[in-house]
Amino acid sequence: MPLNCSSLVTQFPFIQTTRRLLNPHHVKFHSSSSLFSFQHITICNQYKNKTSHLVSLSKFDTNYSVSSSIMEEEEQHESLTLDKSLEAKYSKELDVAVRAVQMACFLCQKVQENFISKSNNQVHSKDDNSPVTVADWSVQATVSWLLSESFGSKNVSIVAEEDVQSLSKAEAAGLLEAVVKTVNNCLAEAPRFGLQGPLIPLGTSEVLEAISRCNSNGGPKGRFWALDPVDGTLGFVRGDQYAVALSLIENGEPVVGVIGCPNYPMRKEWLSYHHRYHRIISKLTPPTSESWDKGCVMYARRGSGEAWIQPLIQGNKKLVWPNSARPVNVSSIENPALATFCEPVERSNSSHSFTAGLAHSVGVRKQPLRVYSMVKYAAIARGDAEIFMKFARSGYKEKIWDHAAGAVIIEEAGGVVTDAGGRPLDFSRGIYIEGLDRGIIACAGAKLHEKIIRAVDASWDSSSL
Ligand SMILES: Nc1ncnc2c1ncn2[C@@H]1O[C@H](COP(=O)(O)O)[C@@H](OP(=O)(O)O)[C@H]1O
Ligand SMILES: [Mg+2]
Repeated sequence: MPLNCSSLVTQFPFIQTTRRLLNPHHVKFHSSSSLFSFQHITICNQYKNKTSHLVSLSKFDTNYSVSSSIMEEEEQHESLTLDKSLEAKYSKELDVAVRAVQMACFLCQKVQENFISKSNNQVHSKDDNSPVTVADWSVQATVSWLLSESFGSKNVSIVAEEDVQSLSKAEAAGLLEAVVKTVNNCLAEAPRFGLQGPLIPLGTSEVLEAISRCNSNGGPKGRFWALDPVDGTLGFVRGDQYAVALSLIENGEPVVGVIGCPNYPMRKEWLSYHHRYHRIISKLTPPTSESWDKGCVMYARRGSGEAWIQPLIQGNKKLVWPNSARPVNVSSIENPALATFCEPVERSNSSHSFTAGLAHSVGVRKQPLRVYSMVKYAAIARGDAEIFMKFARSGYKEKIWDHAAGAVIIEEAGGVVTDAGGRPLDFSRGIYIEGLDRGIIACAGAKLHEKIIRAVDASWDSSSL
């Protein structure tokens, strides 16, 4: 949540030692702090209505040992250069990622329409019994192919949810054929999204190659992409909320996050409506050419202090960057009685009874907003909800692709994302978020976050988790 200079100085005493700080009126601080650790502070220079990034202080602990020093006024020129280089650093990655996610959403919408209109058997089970569809493999192949084409396959390393084993079996020939067709139909539209498609349609082996190329195991060094081709597959097959999530992780830290939410309603109250009702309403009041009723991509670049939303492109329109993008900010609500908390729909994915107890104990009065997928992160970033909590059963290991994109977007929108011990999520240890303390908590602001963390500590021992 943006803080003014004086409240930041009160909260973070070390700031006082840097007396040559920029004029407070020209300085805006974004802080994502927790009781126990601070993950990121971005200092921006607000001048002539333009916010330019000066410096990021990341990962410092309660002893206030900062990892990089604060810029001084006389160094402004230099710091603006830093801003430019930071902006330049991930701009191509962000641009390609947003376009690829727009395409992936277009693909998913087509497949989901098909699911809704035909009640045929298109849902398959993975070894862990979780559902997977043509869309999961097709998005993975499409995004993998687009990233490799844009950056060169040697430079692209991807961690993603799906593998090709079940798709390569003899009995899956029909499914594989459907995936190849879906991928080619989507890639044929690439120029509309400002990307280049293949000169001739991809063959089966190329599609399988693109899927299986996503075999990186992540880790603490270098760059890799984390992709969840269809997050919330259950929501997807039910015609409800789902997301396409892509993030670039560098040296263990997500630096770019993009979430495509094809069914995200522009009116926040529709998030809690049943999806069938929403579909009827959409038919009764179709969007005008100037507005969109649902479907967006949210994105952010680490350290920019900004997160953005743009609509999905409609019909046969072309994506013209930045495609009516506008900034999003977390909600300013700090009073739990006014706050909305969101959580997974499936009680098998998070304990509804434990979160209900936490919500009650901190004074949250509203009913929980139960939404599939990383759309919950989007809801916090956009200010449509204030708290997200997830407490999986003991033994379940959270995967990086389910959280990385959402974490960077919420943090840049001004919010806080940590585990239930108040520590930043660790994306540097492979495909799982290792060392996660009990659960995940994302909040619009530090005050709400601290209250929830305290409530977890107070009630954990008596819980059955
Ligand atoms: N037993 C479990 N506990 C917690 N999370 C689980 C789970 N089984 C699956 N998930 C994760 O929860 C995600 C769905 O999130 P949500 O419950 O918030 O809608 C799934 O993403 P996929 O649908 O991409 O597999 C999966 O990664
Ligand atoms: Mg997922």
